[in-house]
Amino acid sequence: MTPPTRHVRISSPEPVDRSDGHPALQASVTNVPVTPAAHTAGKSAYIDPNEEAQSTHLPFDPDKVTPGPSWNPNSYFEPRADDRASSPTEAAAGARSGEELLRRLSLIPDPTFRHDLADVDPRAAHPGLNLSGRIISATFVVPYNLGYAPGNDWELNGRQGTSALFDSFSYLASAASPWNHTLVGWTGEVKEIVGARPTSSASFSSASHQALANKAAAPIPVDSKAAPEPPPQAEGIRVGRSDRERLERQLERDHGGRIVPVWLYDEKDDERDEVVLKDQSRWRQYAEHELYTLFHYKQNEPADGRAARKAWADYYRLNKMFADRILDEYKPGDIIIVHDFYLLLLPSLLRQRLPNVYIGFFLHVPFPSSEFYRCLSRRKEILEGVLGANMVGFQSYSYSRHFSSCCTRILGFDSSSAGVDAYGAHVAVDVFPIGINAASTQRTAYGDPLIEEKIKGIRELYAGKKIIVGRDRLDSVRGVAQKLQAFEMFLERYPQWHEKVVLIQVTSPSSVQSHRGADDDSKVVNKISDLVARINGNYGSLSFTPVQHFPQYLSKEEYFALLRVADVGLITSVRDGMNTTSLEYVICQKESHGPLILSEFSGTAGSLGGAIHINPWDLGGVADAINEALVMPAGQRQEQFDKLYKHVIANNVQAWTNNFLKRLMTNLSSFDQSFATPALDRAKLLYQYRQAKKRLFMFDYDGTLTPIVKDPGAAIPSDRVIRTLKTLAADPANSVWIISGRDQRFLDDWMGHISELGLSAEHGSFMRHPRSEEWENLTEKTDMSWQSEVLDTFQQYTDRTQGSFIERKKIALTWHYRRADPEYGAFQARECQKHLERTVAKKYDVEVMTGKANLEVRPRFVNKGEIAKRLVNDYGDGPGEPPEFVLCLGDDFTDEDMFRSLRQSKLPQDHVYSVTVGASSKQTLASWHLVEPSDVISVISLLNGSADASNAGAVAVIEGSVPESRT
Ligand SMILES: O=P(O)(O)OC[C@H]1O[C@H](O[C@H]2O[C@H](CO)[C@@H](O)[C@H](O)[C@H]2O)[C@H](O)[C@@H](O)[C@@H]1O
Repeated sequence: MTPPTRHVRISSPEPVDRSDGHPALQASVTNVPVTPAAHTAGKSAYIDPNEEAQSTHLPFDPDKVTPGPSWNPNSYFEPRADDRASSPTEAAAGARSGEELLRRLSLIPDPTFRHDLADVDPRAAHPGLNLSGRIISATFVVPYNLGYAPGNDWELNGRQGTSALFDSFSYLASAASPWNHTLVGWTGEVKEIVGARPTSSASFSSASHQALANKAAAPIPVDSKAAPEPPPQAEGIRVGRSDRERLERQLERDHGGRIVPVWLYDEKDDERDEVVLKDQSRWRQYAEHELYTLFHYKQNEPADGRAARKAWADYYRLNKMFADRILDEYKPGDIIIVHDFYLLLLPSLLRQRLPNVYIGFFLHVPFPSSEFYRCLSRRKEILEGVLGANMVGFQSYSYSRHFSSCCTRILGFDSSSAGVDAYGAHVAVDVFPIGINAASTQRTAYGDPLIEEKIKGIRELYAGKKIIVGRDRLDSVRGVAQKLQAFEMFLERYPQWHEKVVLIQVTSPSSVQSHRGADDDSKVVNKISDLVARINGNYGSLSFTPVQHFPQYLSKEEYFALLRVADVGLITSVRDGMNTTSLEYVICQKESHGPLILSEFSGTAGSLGGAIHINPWDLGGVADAINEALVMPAGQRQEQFDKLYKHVIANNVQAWTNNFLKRLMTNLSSFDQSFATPALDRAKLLYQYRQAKKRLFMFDYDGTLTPIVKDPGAAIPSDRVIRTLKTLAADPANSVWIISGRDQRFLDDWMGHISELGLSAEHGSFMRHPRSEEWENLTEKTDMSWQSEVLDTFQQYTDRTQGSFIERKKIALTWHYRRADPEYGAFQARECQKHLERTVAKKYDVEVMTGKANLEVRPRFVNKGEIAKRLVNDYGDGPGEPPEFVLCLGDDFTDEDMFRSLRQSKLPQDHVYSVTVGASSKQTLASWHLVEPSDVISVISLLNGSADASNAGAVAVIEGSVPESRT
């Protein structure tokens, strides 16, 4: 069977599906379906900074890949020939391949589809995934530091850090990968090369550059390692179109894959067609100062609100400019993968403009627990930004768990370990610990005579001594201070190792360059220097220094020599996403099998079971682990090493890349289609409504006509709801009923004045017929002695669950936990339900029901399904005649009884509209879905004849022609 199409109402300046689900319109609007997270419709304002104030392991053999030119200095992947150009023919081929991709995944909608739960078999629909096509990766910066001299070729020097990610891009761009890859990234801080001379043919972009004009070209290399940032020039660096285009050609010409630079500029001189770069570091400010800090469990001092507002505006603008650039590149069917904390708003910004796009997001750094995350002032906007993706990936399970929990606690969305239900769609959440390019590391570490020479030198220098190696970035979260303190304790506890062990610690500049504050860095430096001096003073001698500290970058040769010569690798980070050094250490220990001591707070710890795990805050424990590593018997070293090595080889960056893509595609196909409930076809509904002479409406109240709110007493109907219901009920052909769990008093108070309305209270315990003021009690003769037992149990759980309370109605009793901690509340509700089912429900004929953050008990024989059955029988054209049109809407578990009863009725099913309110991924017996209560009101308005923007498509279809097959 063919899966359904999904429809999402999105207000967007780009072409969107405005068919309202009608196939006649759909065909002409778009040929691709709406994907799960197509939901941030009309939400652009929420992240507008100006408003207030972001496995299929494809066959791979590392030893068989030939080294080839590529932009990652470590990469050995051969670039694809076809990545270098993009002619119109190629563009057309790209579009075709996008469409083919959808077809292979069975994602192209079939207009003849009939939704029927019983027929859904995801395996039949998606027999296999064939992974190939076009990928656009968005990453903060391109893999180069750029040196600029107007009119000259740009200087491109490999950028330090994030090597695993750059390796993943190299792989995607290489001939070894089946994908066609484009990388989109900021240029990074462009450094102007003073004294460079342009080529005579070059055109110049600013008056300040004219002086250089007639001299011979001689690009001056940029030293990426040294170079303190020059202060921003007041007039800025001006980059003209010809130079911008030259960079794009260079990036495309010189390197594997396509790299498309994003120009983040302070001003644009349209007359000269120049971008002006002034304060280039501003683009890092919000991400590095706010997000990086908080995600690593550090807190900034409260600061000037205006500065924070400006930083946020820059962050939004950065993400927006990425979205614009990606839109220039995008072709239908492309997959977009967004990387890391600089681009957290990008998924939603893209989704607003490309409702059908496939987006995967991967966070390379840790994600904090909700207790910490909620300190972020823009906590909602950031989560909403990421939830524009179809799948969100994390380095470790705990980070994914924190994310889902934040979505529940902060945004109120339902979540599970599999993902988050947001805006009527399912966003998958998954775990992908990234790997390194193991083959390339191995080749580099073992294939260079210079490294052998360095190894010899180090061995001679430390002859007869054990070497412990540490290499970390200069950042307090790397735990270098803890490492030194633990080493000191080790020397104190194990005097037998005096003068026999040396710790070589290399501390290189942080990859997060700016804005954590110079103070922070200098504090870390001072602390490290003090500790080194103290240890060397206490335990060193004239001929021996126990800690060798190198606060600098090492050359590649020195680095690999150190990792190979080490007896123990020591990593004590207090928090990191993943730790490349630990993985590289494993590769470098292929011959000597040195143990690895690894902090349990590193994202890598969960994957490296063969390491000795330590808590860096437990200095004594780390000291003991150092001793344990040094005295470990050869057999055990070998055994642990084998585990580590096997893992690092198998879970390399290529496998990571393929696995991420495979899971993205699998999630897209399963969540998007197999179990999806289609969006209500408004055109069809309107058509059937107009045809029918006798119509029945059954509306649930909470969550259907009004949004769910924290306080039940506050969920009152708006004027619009009242007016809309009144108009609908005024039509003599319509019988309109509210079928609710609410009690009579609530329904009387808020809707009792609409005399044409029928009301059913407490899940069917009471009924008030239209134009009557009398309530019929359907439970009159029922034994109510169960109530006191239920009340006792509810009271016990209320006492134990802060924020919970009991709602007493005449018959039904409800225990609410919406104001309690969501996880604890849900846990207590499960416990309470089990208890009641074992006790009261065994003695009496009552049902214990789970609602939205509540638990309810009522007599089993009254339920909404029974009421629905009764009303269908009562409201036909004549005795025994069914109504010609039924619309039934509800949002929670108790409403499924109505949907079931309609399915079981003898009514012609195409005249029955059972509609659940919520995500299309929700398990339901309804045949259609609407996302939220405002959609329900909009649909009723459509039937009342006052169409709003989201109904325009349906009206157009009905007032034009409707294909016979649909009527
Ligand atoms: O059948 P319904 O009309 O959907 O009523 C079901 C229950 O709704 C109310 O509780 C729910 O809505 C509240 C207001 O949004 C919310 O605070 C609460 O968490 C929800 O469970 C009502 O209080 C119950 O009596 C109804 O049975």
